Amino acid sequence: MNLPKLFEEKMQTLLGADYEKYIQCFEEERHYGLRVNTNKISVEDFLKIAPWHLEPIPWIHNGFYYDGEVVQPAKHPYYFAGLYYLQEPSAMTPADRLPICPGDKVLDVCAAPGGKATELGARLKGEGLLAANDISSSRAKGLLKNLELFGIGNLLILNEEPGNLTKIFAEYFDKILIDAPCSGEGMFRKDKKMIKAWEEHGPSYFSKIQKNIIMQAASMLRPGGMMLYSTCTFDRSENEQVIACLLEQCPEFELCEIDGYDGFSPGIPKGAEEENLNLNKTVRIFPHRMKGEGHFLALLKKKERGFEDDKSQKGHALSGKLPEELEEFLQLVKRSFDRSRFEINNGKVYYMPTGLPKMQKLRFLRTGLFLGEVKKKRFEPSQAFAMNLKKEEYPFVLNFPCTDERVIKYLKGETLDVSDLVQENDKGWYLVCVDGYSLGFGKLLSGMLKNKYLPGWRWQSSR
Ligand SMILES: C[S@@+](CC[C@H](N)C(=O)[O-])C[C@H]1O[C@@H](n2cnc3c(N)ncnc32)[C@H](O)[C@@H]1O
Repeated sequence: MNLPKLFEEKMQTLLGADYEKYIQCFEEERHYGLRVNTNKISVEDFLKIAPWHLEPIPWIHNGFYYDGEVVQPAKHPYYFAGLYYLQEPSAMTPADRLPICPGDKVLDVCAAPGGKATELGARLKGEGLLAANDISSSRAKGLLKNLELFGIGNLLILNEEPGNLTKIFAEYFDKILIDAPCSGEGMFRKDKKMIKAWEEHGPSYFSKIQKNIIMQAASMLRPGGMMLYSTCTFDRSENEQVIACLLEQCPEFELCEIDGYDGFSPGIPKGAEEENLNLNKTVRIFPHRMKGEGHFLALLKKKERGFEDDKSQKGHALSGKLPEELEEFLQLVKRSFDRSRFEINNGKVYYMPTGLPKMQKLRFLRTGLFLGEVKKKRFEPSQAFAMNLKKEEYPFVLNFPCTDERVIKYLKGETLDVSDLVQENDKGWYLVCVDGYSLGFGKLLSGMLKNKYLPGWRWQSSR
């Protein structure tokens, strides 16, 4: 492996006697990880149906290693059912160590493509709010897809420079994740292109951006709230020094212990000032100490300010009657909907999270769960709604075993002959499932299922 000279010298200083072990890692295979979506399936149940050999990732309760040289979990119907996310093992750590409770208002500031946001959303269990932001509009589209695939409905997907969020969301969130853009030194083994990118934009370029983002995020955290900062790089200027900068400018923040694991290394403070900031509570993941590529994590708490009024603006109640065709569909669904949370724009129906402030002038891709569209006297349920529904919540289900060839045909967008599974006169919207987990909708007539799987999500033969 040809590493930049400057990088090698820096790592020698940082790691001292461990440097040789670190360099040897480049001769070893990378590690592939899969994280179970516990919002859809328990780890125990997933292990009963998983068709590949999986090894537990010891510090992540729902994370597993798989042999990426032999199997392709992205090419399996369970992937399309949103049962898991494929993620480098050390990258699973930040969302895992930010303590999320159902009902929290959570912000992921740099969220695309959603590796961490999908876990944060799963932990909310459908309660509270996940606001997932990314500055890049193309990457934010991928983020939307991944969150909808995971079945997460209590959503706000933003595409903003974080500075534009600070006024609207001042001290609004209970938990914030900043998985900052960085020079990516921890990705060199996994992706050689990162070395070239590092030569163009190195640590000093990113350090300024990171200091800005962390200060902006800090202002959106409520007193008593918690914030986790992470990068996938090793340079101190993007890690400990960013945290030192926050602690110096915002004394209301303090570092917290992160749930430990043998392979974790403590942060690396330099000099008396940094020593005094408890930076050894931050965590470093090095590839020569555990089976993960490399990360930095700092968990922070904003101190309480004593008694506080709840300043979050309550959402404005959206009253009024719902269109009949929507009402008819919702009556089939075994779930209690809060009438005040529906919003309809140009026929598109959304089920909104509660307690959102007014968000004029912000660029966003999605607020709430997109339920579907009211079109000329009919309601068409959406792909996102299908992914959010559990099989037990809808009465008309076509549940195929994974081995039925119609599963792949459905994912490819083909019409299905299901006359063996239904009565001749059965008709209407059916939820298509694989082994009990929803994939999408189809419309039944005379034993044939018209395919309503979202065209942009279809199974590509070349995948
Ligand atoms: C490390 S990646 C995030 C990965 C993501 N958290 C995940 O787990 O899938 C950093 C992201 O920050 C975004 N970004 C870059 N500059 C930004 C900024 N100033 N504000 C917000 N996001 C930014 C990039 O578009 C990129 O998607």
